[in-house]
Amino acid sequence: MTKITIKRPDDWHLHLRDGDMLGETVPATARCFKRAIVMPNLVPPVTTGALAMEYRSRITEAIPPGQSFEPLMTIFLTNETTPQTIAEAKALGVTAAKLYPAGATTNSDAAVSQLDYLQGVFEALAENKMPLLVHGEVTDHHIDIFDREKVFIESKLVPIVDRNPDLKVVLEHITTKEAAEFVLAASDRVAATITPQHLLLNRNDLLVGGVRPHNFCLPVLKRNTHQEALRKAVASKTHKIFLGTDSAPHEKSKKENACGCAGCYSAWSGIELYAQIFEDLGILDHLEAFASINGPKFYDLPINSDTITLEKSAWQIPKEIILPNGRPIVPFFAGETVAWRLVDGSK
Ligand SMILES: NC(=O)N[C@@H](CC(=O)O)C(=O)O
Ligand SMILES: [Zn+2]
Ligand SMILES: [Zn+2]
Repeated sequence: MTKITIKRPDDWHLHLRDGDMLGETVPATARCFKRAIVMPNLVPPVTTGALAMEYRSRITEAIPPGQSFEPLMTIFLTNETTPQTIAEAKALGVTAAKLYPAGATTNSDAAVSQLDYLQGVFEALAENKMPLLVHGEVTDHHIDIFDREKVFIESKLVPIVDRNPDLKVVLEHITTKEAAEFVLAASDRVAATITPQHLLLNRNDLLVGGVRPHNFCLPVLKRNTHQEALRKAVASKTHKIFLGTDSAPHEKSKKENACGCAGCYSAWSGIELYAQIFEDLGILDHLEAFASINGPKFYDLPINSDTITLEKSAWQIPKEIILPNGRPIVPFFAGETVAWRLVDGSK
């Protein structure tokens, strides 16, 4: 196959950041995706419906003329979130709520320290038909970073899912065999997103021959047996796993640093990399379901009516992109050749 046309995809896990950076991230996403679930981990975090709607307007101002893009907003759960916070957010048009264990990842210090505090909030989410989106890692100092997702699933996620039979849950950016097994075995109200980097890479790509800061993201890349399990889960053509790039830009100086930030900026190559992975797995016929159908079905949203077209034609991801503030950022897979090119993108 040398050309593929699919319904326009959506990105179900994305970081756009704020301020100047929106001038870079919004066009990069809108070139391909119609909608995106926008993560709330700004500084300070987006904790209420009112803040989410203000953030939404800043995003929509950055949409290039002639393109259509719909940000789907989320709020960040803290120890202060109440059932009323949820009802108000729903009334203002917020789509979902995000659970970060405190300290788990970029800008998550304000997050939840005791998940038990949130039982009333989980009930309010279920009542308001808002999915709970989860960064699934424990943060206990004594738990090894490579085990943090697995331990979170056993000790935190299973009880939340069991205690809240009407709550929809997305385990985001899954990285382990255990996560894939958990999601595939759970009921249809549990789903997962998966990033290009966790399908393409394993921890050797982070650590062999020198530390590769641009492959560092959280949850951290795991050993190759986990990468294989994730590829197998996607290749099973399950409807429970859908596209979420987790494109998460950090300036070059913050990645190439003695304490480098976690996150891969993949917005300029996301759909193309997924196409390449799906071709390698022999499942290009599943790309449309993964990218454009399984997500809206889970979120009870319409499937986009327009399409995008990808062509088999190699191109090179730029080594650097200059941000609106004049500083460089190194995109994910910088300098690498990608086999698929988006030829008919956003309208
Ligand atoms: N994935 C990452 O490594 N980083 C994300 C946060 C997150 O999704 O955990 C970021 O905001 O930079
Ligand atoms: Zn995360
Ligand atoms: Zn993320």
